[in-house]
Amino acid sequence: MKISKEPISNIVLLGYMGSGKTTVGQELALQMSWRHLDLDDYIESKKKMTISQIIESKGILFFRKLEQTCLIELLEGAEQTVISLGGGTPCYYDNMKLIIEAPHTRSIYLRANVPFLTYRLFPEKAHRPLIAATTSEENLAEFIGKHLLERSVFYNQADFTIDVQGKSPELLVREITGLG
Ligand SMILES: Nc1ncnc2c1ncn2[C@@H]1O[C@H](COP(=O)(O)OP(=O)(O)O)[C@@H](O)[C@H]1O
Ligand SMILES: O=C(O)C1=C[C@@H](OP(=O)(O)O)[C@@H](O)[C@H](O)C1
Ligand SMILES: [Mg+2]
Repeated sequence: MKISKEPISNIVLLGYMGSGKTTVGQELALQMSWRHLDLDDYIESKKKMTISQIIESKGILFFRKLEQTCLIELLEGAEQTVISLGGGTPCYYDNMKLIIEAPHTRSIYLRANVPFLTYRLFPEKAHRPLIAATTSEENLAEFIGKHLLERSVFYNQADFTIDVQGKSPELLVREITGLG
C-alpha cells in the first residue's frame, strides 16, 4: 500500500465482471460529490461503438491496447474522481503498476465469489462479450472459476479489498468511505 501524506483525491474500483464496479462507482461519486468515470463508457463514447462491437470488429488485442491508452488518459486527468475499471483492465500490460503508482489514488478490489458472480452474470451475459456465448450456468461457473484465479493475482495488489456479496451499493459506499 502507498504511504503518502497527501490526501487521496481519486478512487479506482477494480474486480471481476459483475462485481459492481460501475454501479458502486456511480453511487460512491454521488455520495462524495466527486466525478464518476467508467472506463468502458469512456472507450465507447470515444470510439462511438459498444465494447462488444469493438472486440467483434477489431479483435481483443486492439481492445486491450485501446483500454490501456484510455486508462492512462483517465488517470492523468483525474481529480476528485471515482474511476470504475473494466474487469480485465488491471490484468494486462503494466496497467496494475500504473494504477498503484498513480498519485493520490486509492485502489479498491470489489471481491466476489464464483457462485455469486455466476448468479449475477448469467442473466446479463449478452452485454459481456467474453461470456456471451456461454450456454449454461454450469459452464459459466467453470469459466469464471479459472478466469478469476488467473486474475486474482492482479486484483489482490489493490490497496484495499471489500467483499460485495449480499451488500447494497449504499452499504458498500459506507464501507469504502469508512476506510482509513
Ligand atoms: N451492490 C449491489 N447490489 C445489488 N445489485 C448490484 C450491486 N452492484 C451491482 N449490482 C447489479 O449487478 C449487475 C452488475 O453490476 P455492474 O455495476 O455492471 O458490475 P461491473 O461494472 O463490475 O461489471 C448490474 O445489474 C447491477 O445493477
Ligand atoms: O473482464 C473483462 O475482460 C471485461 C469486462 C468488461 O467490463 P465490466 O467488468 O464492467 O463488465 C469490459 O471491459 C469488457 O467486456 C472486458
Ligand atoms: Mg462495468
